[in-house]
Amino acid sequence: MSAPAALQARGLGWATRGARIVEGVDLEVRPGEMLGLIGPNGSGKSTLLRLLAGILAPSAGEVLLDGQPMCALPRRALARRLAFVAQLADTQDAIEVRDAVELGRTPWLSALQPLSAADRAAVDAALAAVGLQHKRRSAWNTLSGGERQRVHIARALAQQPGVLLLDEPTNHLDIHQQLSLMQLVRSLPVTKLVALHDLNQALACDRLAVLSAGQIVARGTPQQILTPALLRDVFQVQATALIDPADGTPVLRFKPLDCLSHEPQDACRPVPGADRRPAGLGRKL
Ligand SMILES: Nc1ncnc2c1ncn2[C@@H]1O[C@H](COP(=O)(O)OP(=O)(O)OP(=O)(O)O)[C@@H](O)[C@H]1O
Repeated sequence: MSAPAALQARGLGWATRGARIVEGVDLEVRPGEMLGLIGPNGSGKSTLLRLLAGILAPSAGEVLLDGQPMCALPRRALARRLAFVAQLADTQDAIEVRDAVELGRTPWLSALQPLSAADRAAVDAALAAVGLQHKRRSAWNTLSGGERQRVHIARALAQQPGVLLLDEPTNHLDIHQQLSLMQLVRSLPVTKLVALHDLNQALACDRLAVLSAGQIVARGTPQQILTPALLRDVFQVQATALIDPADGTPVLRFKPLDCLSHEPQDACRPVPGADRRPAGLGRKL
């Protein structure tokens, strides 16, 4: 018999004031995989992640963690097994970076118990993983948006969870930090569910699930999912896959459909030469 999903949604739904924000979601995150959650603005990605993290109580359906109903797990037991990095999480607390990351150890400590050598090692490793050791004594309010995001991720890593949920983790990061963060997330030996807007980053996930108007409309490998038809229907773009001549990896390029339908228009007209690609390398997905 195959192992249960690390995290599973069954008929999951959430409604508020009569509006169904997430509806009938069936989703499995397999042990060790990196599942990307993609969908347009307002499709319900953050709400679904909050349901799967146990922060929001479902209006319908249930969430299972390693086959066990999440609602039966005490909060502390849940926090030892699952960590969530929210989008735009902020704090007004006067707190230093290292103290913020140490908060990740809370589920592992008993009342008034100081951090052990193992706890401190977990905090050091988490700070090193996001490249912030040199900022460990900096005050939170002196950090840039990207540095704050990395502290949140370090806090989640210090929690040493089996399942990590990340809501648009590359928000605020410069391109180098985006690439190194995604590389870091991919390399973590845990199960990952990551909401992403950048569909080129989504190409690197093991599998993708697509959310549209609160419902999962497709699941599969990036190659199965990121097709011109789906990208047109769900994201209203025309997609073309180009091949990076440096290493042969595919790269997606997009044009908005509303732009195409009104061509030619100055705003949509390509800069001369900018649209050229080496013959034979480009192909529509
Ligand atoms: N507490 C709430 N009360 C009312 N509406 C809400 C609430 N939370 C979310 N919504 C609505 O639910 C929809 C989905 O929001 P959600 O933030 O989950 O989408 P998203 O896919 O993460 O969006 P984005 O990509 O823009 O971050 C939006 O229309 C939002 O306004």
